[in-house]
Amino acid sequence: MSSTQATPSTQAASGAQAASGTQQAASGTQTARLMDGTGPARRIIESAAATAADFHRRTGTAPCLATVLVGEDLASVTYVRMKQARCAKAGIESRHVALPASISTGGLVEKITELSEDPGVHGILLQHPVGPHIDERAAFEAIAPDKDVDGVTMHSFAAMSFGLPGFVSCTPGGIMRLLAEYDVELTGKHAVVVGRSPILGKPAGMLLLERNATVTYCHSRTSGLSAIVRQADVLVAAVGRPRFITGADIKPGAVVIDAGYNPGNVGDVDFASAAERAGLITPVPGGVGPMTIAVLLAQTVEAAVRGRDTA
Ligand SMILES: Nc1nc(=O)c2c([nH]1)NC[C@@H]1CN(c3ccc(C(=O)N[C@@H](CCC(=O)O)C(=O)O)cc3)C=[N+]21
Repeated sequence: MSSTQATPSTQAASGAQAASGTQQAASGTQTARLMDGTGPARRIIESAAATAADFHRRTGTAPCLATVLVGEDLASVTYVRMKQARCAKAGIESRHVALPASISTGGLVEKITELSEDPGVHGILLQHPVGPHIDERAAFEAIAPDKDVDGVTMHSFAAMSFGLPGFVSCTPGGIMRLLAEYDVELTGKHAVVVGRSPILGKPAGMLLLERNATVTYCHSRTSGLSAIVRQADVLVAAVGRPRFITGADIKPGAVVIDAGYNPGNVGDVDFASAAERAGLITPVPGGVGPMTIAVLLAQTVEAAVRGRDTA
């Protein structure tokens, strides 16, 4: 997709840029520059692959990610397969654990605890969601912090929130790397996060706060949502509702991050209308998604290296 205007990303989130965005929006053209995630993701994965190869040479084994899937939800099966395929290409071994949808919380915790104690496993990913009868938090907490390459444990969340070293949630981590890639200034900016899920919206807001953004969380029960979204210099859409946010609610020149993954590769942002007002916008597919997987792979390799070096 081509953009009609090459807005320097450093200016995209500034108020000074807003006026020209408004004018071009009126003509019905896309003014936003595209924030491509595929190129940066490829570079992150190449770097992880080089480190994985080095690890393999030194230790005789590849970094290993255990993927845990409960049930056979088609979308989840597809995502997990995609992650495994990327791992294979990067020289990361994956060990798949498929569990029946009927498994109990206790059974799942037991399985994850085994993986946490298995020295051959460096990272663990429990695919979300796990089904309503399972206590997902309890299952996540069975992941050893040093194997939490998906950044889903309380330990990781706290480290993330305090700006301490540790593993970040993959999608929020991918968003931050994408913002850095496009030189988006965050200090003093109003970042609005729509969505507050434990591994997406909530940690995304904490990471933005760490970078000195002024963060507002919105969610399904927020009243006057549009008025708040319209104030966003940086908008992170993570509600899981297809095309929930439209151009009418985008502040001209804003940086729009679509972290939605709805069936059919549809994001939470109505791309066509939002791109008429945004300064920078992520596409779906090809934006946040590839960055999520890249961060997962990079953190898996990091876990392997760290485990080895501290053994
Ligand atoms: N514990 C856990 N961690 C997760 O990180 C996690 C999860 N559970 N559950 C499901 C969501 C979803 N998710 C995506 C990752 C990559 C793409 C992605 O790469 N999408 C491609 C398109 C996909 C395609 O080509 O079919 C893209 O946006 O370009 C999408 C969605 C991770 N999730």
